[in-house]
Amino acid sequence: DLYSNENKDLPEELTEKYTLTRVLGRGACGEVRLAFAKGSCEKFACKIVSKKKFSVGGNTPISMASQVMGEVKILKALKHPCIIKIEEVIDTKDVLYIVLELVDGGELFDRVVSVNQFSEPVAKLLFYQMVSAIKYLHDQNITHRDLKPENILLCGENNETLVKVTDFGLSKFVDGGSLMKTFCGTPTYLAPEILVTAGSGTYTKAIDNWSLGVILFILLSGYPPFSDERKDMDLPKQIMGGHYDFPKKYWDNISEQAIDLIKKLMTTDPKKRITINDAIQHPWFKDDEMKTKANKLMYPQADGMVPPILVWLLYTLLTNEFYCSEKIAE
Ligand SMILES: COc1ccc(CNC(=O)c2ccc3nccnc3c2)cc1
Repeated sequence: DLYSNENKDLPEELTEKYTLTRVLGRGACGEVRLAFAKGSCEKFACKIVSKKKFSVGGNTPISMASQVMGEVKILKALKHPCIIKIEEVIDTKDVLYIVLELVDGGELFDRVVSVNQFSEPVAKLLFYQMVSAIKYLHDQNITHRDLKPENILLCGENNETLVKVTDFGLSKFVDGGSLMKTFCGTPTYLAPEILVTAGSGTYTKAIDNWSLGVILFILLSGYPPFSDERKDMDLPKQIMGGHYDFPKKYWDNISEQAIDLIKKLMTTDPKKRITINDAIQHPWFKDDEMKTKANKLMYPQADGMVPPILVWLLYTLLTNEFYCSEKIAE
């Protein structure tokens, strides 16, 4: 078939279980292909990550592979409704194949482009799920390091849908330290401290919070806070100096609280930047209607459940009732 030749140079371990077909997305360190499980025909996404051949920072390829597998083991253990599930990982000499649950709605990046910007209630519902996912990662002492709309997936075609964060934690292990990856893309979402220290700074969780701020800015306005179109100042300088603003033309009907949260996330000094725990407590999220919707999306099985106390009460009443009627009959 069309793909058989491409499936030829894939490892037997993979092709005996999956048929890989079209490309779904391309990242800096590989591509994502649509995969069908043989037999069940269940759909998956297979991320194909090429490992750098040379060893960086003294870790020989072997140790890198074991590091990668160690990292993957941690990621496989993660369990959160807004964090993508890893089905399995097939590690070969040069390439890593990560079989992931397939997310039908595609990337947030494409959705933002198509809707231009989200209404504030929709942006809040989507962003609250992202913050919940990153809080879960940070609580496990995992830093995502590469948060951007391309790594945020949407489960449904409508905008009020479940969000899945993907592509976390791996970057620092697969391409031999994310330094190269960090400086090969446009730094749109990159925290200033990474640019200020030219990458020699310590990667802390705070870098994720900065990236979340940039994402929220884009969700609400439809355009990025920093851009290389500016003539007077180049992109790194705009980021390091925190030179962004909220022109009335785009921000006039956005709430003060949303803008306040963006400012707290996009604080250039990482020590002064809001933490994820404080972000999830921010007044902008004090919105029961949004929280109810978010919880229904994240924990659908909880919805419509009869509270256990009621089940017990019903059971007791029924068994007593039955018991009594038997006694009366006697
Ligand atoms: C034919 O079935 C399909 C249905 C929906 C889509 C849209 N999804 C995607 O394009 C997509 C992209 C990257 C991903 N990364 C990890 C997990 N899932 C992903 C899904 C792609 C294929």
